Amino acid sequence: MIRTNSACFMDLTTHEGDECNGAMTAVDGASCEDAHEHDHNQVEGEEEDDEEDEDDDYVGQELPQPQYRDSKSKRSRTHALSEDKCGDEEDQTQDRDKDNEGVDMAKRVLASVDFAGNEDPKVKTRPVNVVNGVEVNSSHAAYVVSYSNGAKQVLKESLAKSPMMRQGLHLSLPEYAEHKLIDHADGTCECTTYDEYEDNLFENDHILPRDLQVFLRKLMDGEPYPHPSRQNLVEVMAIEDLNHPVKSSAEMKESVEHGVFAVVKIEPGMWCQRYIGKHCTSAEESHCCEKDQEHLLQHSYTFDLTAANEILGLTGDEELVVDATEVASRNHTAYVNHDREGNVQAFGALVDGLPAIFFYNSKAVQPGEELLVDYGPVYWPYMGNQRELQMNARAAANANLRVKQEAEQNTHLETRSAKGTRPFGAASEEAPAKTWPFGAASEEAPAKTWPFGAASEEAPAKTRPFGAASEEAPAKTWPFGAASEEASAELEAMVQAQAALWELQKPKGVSKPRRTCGKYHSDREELVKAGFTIEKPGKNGVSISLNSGKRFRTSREARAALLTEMGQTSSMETPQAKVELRRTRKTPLKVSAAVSTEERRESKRRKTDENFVEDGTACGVCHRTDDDENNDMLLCDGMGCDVALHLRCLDLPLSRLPDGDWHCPACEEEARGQHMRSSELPDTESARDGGHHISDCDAGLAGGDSVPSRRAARNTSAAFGKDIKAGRDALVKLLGKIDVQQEKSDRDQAALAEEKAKLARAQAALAKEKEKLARAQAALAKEKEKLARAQAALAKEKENVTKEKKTLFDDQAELTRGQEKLARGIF
Ligand SMILES: C[S@@+](CC[C@H](N)C(=O)[O-])C[C@H]1O[C@@H](n2cnc3c(N)ncnc32)[C@H](O)[C@@H]1O
Repeated sequence: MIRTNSACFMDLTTHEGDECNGAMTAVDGASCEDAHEHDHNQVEGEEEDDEEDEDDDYVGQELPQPQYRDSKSKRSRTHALSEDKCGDEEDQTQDRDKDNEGVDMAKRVLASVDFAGNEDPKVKTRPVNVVNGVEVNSSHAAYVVSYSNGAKQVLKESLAKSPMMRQGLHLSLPEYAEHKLIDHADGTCECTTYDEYEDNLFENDHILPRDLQVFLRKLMDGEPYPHPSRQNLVEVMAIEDLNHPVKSSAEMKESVEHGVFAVVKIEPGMWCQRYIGKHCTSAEESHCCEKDQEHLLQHSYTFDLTAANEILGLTGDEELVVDATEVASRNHTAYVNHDREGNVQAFGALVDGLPAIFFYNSKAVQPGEELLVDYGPVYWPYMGNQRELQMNARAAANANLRVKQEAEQNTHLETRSAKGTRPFGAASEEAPAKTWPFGAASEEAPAKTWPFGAASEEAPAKTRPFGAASEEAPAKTWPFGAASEEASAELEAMVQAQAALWELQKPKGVSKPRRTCGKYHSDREELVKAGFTIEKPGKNGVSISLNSGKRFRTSREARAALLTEMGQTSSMETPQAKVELRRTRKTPLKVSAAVSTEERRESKRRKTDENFVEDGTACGVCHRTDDDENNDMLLCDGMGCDVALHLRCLDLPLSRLPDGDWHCPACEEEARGQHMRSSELPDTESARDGGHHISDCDAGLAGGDSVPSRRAARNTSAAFGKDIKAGRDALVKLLGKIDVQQEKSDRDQAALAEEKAKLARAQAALAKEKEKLARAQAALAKEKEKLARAQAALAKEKENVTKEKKTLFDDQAELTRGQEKLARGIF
């Protein structure tokens, strides 16, 4: 059996007796950087003891290395330790009688290991990947290290009686103190090893890259191994190249051979995997190999736990091996082929006090390059017919890579011609996950990679806190989920309403010449469209009002609104449509202070006496003739005008007679018109035609014929009052319409506000989610910190216990030596 060039054995024990505070302890000189100082100090402190312990069983002994085991061999090596071990066994028996500490510790260690995994039927049926026709455990992290019953028994017994066990399984033996770590500037550290066999084959220095140290440190800090990020650095592939050493024999050309190849560039120490298989004894090993005898004549997947066996004092059939013959019990490491100058090394380690083998890449490996390990000196001789094949596997592997690349190129070309080109280089269809360097999501459970739960297919919207985008993707413009169709319509309506409101509020009709204000059309359709109600066709046109019931404070307001409304509706004007609105125009009451009240009363009496003796003057609004102190009849002072109105029937009612002249609204209007005309017409014209009303009045007075008779006055007054009422109604309606518009606008504003509120709520929810996430992260960090503290405390505790035990052990040894001396003295 050839030894591998793996040179270190490490204690990864996280249980009782872990001397270096949970850190890796160098046995064969290898240690992690962090542990180095500690170990170093400790070692220095122990130097005195070392000298005294020169007769220790293990001092100066070569540390056995892990190695592949020949399936057909039945080794019966006699270890250098065997003689000393006998003496030890006597001591152990005595110790056991006196102190069951070692047994207890062994029990504790064993209890902490899940041996049940061995019997678990799930272990056998756990899912495996078929990679190029070979089954490989789907997840390295999910493997179960199993132990045969024989292995369990052997371990129990040996751990209980082992002096190492009583020392707490710590393996930082003083005899290895000379193998110290040397830190290099390039981040590697170096330690001396015991590669004394195969002089020319191995270096004396063993490089442990810092990455590997970190990995081991993590391992000991309780992280699951292998480190998840290392899982997809390699893949198992079938060997195609017939020149590859594994294909060199006639039998093997026929067989399906595999190797492990790098997927990406792997820096030294980046890839580290435990060699997985069933832990069994050499005696049991033979049973493991009965299945495919043909194949197993050429192959052995059994790894010898040489170092652990020696430490545990196991020999012959009791020797422990890791048997990966069962396909389902393997991981990738079982497919690593052999090369003397391999880029992979193996090291033995104690994990939780139990032996294990790890592979790691000691050299950089390029993508596509094969990972190769030296199987050790014993393996090939026992494989007999394959002796000559062990050389140059790596060169052949590269040839294999070329073949594979060519094959891939061809496939790619075929695919391209079949499917058309993929412009940016598609992931290979066969193994797209392999290009993903951080571990491919399993097909069964891709959601597991999403830390917050996968969106269920039935309810994808649930993953979008603010509503899913519609298929058409309107959401693209709306960052918080697409507006529903109704919402869009609402929004649209809102925009339109807003526009309408602006339109409505825009001053209108101002551009119309003022002189057209009193003339309106009677185009029924236009009017109705504009919201007018045509109340009654009149002699001079029609009376119109607006549909809303809005009231106006003054007739001026009403008129203004009406005019505006009419102006908005149409500019059509026809003589027939002219409404006698002249009288509806309310002119402000003009009160002249020039005439006293007394004179006014006198004038009134005179007029009454002269013109209205018979049946009194009727009010133009209420048509009543009676008046009293509180509701005097007001007579127009306009020339020839007989309009009378009660003080309270005025648009703006008065409580007393105004001072000075009072003109009825018609005279006021007439006077204004007169004024307008006189300013527009030439002086002569103005003088001749100016103010028909005035002329009429004058004529009436001059002719002695009372033209503005009481009837005329009554009619005029009635028309005046009626028109005002109609105007009022119309304007009330107009304002109602405006109110409706205003309400709509209000509604739209409210909808807008609601949308804004929704947005704000969504933002708040988002902020809340973020806060929650931050809290969760903080809690996680806290937990981790707590865990780290607990681990540190535990490690310290262990260290203390270990020290105490060591002291005890030293004391006992001292005592024993004393007793021996005493005995020697006695005898
Ligand atoms: C641990 S297995 C390696 C994986 C193996 N190629 C397979 O496909 O299962 C070890 C066996 O692989 C073959 N092998 C590995 N390296 C070899 C080499 N350099 N020369 C010839 N055979 C080799 C031998 O048959 C050996 O017993």
